[in-house]
Amino acid sequence: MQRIFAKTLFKNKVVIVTGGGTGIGMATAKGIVELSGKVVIAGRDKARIDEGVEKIKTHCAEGAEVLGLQCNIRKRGEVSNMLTDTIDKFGRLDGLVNNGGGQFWSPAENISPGGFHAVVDTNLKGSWNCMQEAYHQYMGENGGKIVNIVLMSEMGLAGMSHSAAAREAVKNLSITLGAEWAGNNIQINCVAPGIFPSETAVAAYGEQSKEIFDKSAANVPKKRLGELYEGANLSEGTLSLDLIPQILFNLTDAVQYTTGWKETLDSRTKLVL
Ligand SMILES: CCC/C=C/C(=O)SCCNC(=O)CCNC(=O)[C@H](O)C(C)(C)COP(=O)([O-])OP(=O)([O-])OC[C@H]1O[C@@H](n2cnc3c(N)ncnc32)[C@H](O)[C@@H]1OP(=O)([O-])[O-]
Ligand SMILES: NC(=O)C1=CN([C@@H]2O[C@H](COP(=O)(O)OP(=O)(O)OC[C@H]3O[C@@H](n4cnc5c(N)ncnc54)[C@H](OP(=O)(O)O)[C@@H]3O)[C@@H](O)[C@H]2O)C=CC1
Repeated sequence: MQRIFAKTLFKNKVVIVTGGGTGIGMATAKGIVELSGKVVIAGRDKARIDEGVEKIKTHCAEGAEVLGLQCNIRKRGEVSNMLTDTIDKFGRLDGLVNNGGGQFWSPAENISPGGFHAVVDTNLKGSWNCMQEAYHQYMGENGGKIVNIVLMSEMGLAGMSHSAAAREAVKNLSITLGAEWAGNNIQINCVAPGIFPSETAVAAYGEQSKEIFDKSAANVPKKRLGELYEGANLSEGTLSLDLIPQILFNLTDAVQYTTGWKETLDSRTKLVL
């Protein structure tokens, strides 16, 4: 795939991608390794993570440095271990992509108390756990870049009330932490993918995926859904997940980001698809 970035963009950089064993996280992790970075992928399912490590190593150039870690981002102890193991292995941490997450589709009135809690716990507290632990174990002293993967839910999202609430909270948290930690040279951004029917995402929704994915294309300005490995051919107006590596290392500092956040996020989300 043609890339607009220098092959060495991430040389000597270490990035954690939660949920990096599948879908968008895997595409992001591959992008980072293809640009010479070292990547840690983490998720709950060890088999998925092991398979993900193999896929990245097979896909990328020989010598790709990938570490797979089992971690449930909802559990603070496991998040703490993920950070410790990363720093033990690579000696540094330059970036964190909070991609691990998700939800189920349901009318609000049918969501059980446990279901609401599970989604908020995963997406909001999971991202918080990773960010605060990254701050304490490395970034507070050394700086770093954080990208939170969210949803296009500014206007609410019918069928995903739990997740929309959690993701909007993540966006707000990103602004606050971006401001609080700007002096520590930490930059925090959010990326809301459009609609990407990754294999695992489609599987997660089962029968409902027809409604969620197949019928959505008609409502997208370009009349199609996102493809994980699209080229980042800016001249043709197409942006891809290369956006995530780009944002990790090339964007403005946190203060500019927080003041210009709304416009920046809106223009990006519209461009993604
Ligand atoms: C525009 C769209 C584009 C967006 C696309 C994407 O994001 S694609 C990304 C797609 N990828 C993903 O989304 C992957 C990640 N997603 C997940 O792992 C799950 O959706 C999770 C976040 C709920 C965690 O699940 P878990 O099993 O680890 O959680 P747990 O065991 O701790 O608590 C379970 C509680 O949740 C309830 N419950 C669970 N499922 C359902 C359901 N289908 N129905 C109803 N309820 C459900 C269950 O009943 C229980 O509540 P109770 O009975 O105790 O009151
Ligand atoms: N696909 C789409 O259209 C869109 C996706 N998104 C978001 O992008 C992210 C990636 O989605 P996508 O790749 O499509 O779907 P996937 O289902 O492939 O990705 C979800 C990933 O998150 C991991 N994960 C889930 N819960 C946890 C947890 N508690 N701890 C650690 N890891 C966890 C999963 O691994 P494991 O199960 O092994 O833990 C999996 O690798 C998600 O946050 C999703 O909600 C946002 C907008 C649109």
